[in-house]
Amino acid sequence: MGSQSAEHKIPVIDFTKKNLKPGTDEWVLACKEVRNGFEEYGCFEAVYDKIPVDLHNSVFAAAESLFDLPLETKMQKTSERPYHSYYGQFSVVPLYESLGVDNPTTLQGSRKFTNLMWPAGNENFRETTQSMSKLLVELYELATRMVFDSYGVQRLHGSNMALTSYLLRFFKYRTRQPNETDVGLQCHKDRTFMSIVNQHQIEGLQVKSKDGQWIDVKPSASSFLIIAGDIVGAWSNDRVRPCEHQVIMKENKTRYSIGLFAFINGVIDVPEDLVDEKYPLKYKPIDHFGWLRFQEQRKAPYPIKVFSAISE
Ligand SMILES: O=C(O)CCC(=O)C(=O)O
Ligand SMILES: [Fe+2]
Repeated sequence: MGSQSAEHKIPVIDFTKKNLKPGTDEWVLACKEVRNGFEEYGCFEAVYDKIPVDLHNSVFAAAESLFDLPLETKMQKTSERPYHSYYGQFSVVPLYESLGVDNPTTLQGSRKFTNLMWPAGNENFRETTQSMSKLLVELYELATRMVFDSYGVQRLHGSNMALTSYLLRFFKYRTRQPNETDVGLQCHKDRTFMSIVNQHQIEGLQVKSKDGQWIDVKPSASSFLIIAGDIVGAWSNDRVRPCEHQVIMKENKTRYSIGLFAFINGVIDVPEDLVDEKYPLKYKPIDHFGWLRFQEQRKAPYPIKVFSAISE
């Protein structure tokens, strides 16, 4: 995607290198950069060539056909999982709309969503969604492996993956009318373990630096922003800085993007390796969906820091 601001640069990590295998010098260096990206910016950009440009284009053509469906159809996407339903028609962010596919890497998950949107079926949409999700999950596995490795807890990576479930979210930001805000999506942190975002052609995504500057993330078919959500921040005992980001519609052209959002089905602990004098344990076991449900019930955000705080 490429990113810039006067002083800040989100680390760009080349995942296309042949030698990027655990144990190699390239791997060790990439892990250092990943950790630095997560601790300084809460994100990094992965240059990744395993997702064909044709598939990227098909996914965004599919996104367009999805958002062209009647609002009543799109609003049928509900889920018992918090954070997984149709979102849109908000007065504060009138340009924004989004829809997510639960368990998108599976035939069952991609079919369930597709048949809800197109009762007569839409095999092209289903297949495109599933293929993209599988490749994004491969990238996610690689990126999380690097995060775990960079903290010396690679032994815990497999069990974390086994508890992970995915949501593939499509985003549309329509053009604005005169006098409408250019804020596509307000500044927020993702309530995920980690997320991956890919923008199509039109820029808009911005990341906030530690000193409060906004850094533009440039769209590209071969570059993916790997975002630290609140949960990896807590898991790291506050070493990782969850990424603050927003969408600003500078170009006033319809903008599409996608995100792979990862959630933990169960309770995870801060690894004991990440607790020391400088970083005393700050979290009791973290119940990701418990936290999301709690926020849904109270209809207001509630920091994971408080929800999972160790009682004195
Ligand atoms: O549209 C984008 O580029 C980002 C969307 C986003 O940050 C979110 O939904 O959490
Ligand atoms: Fe986000």
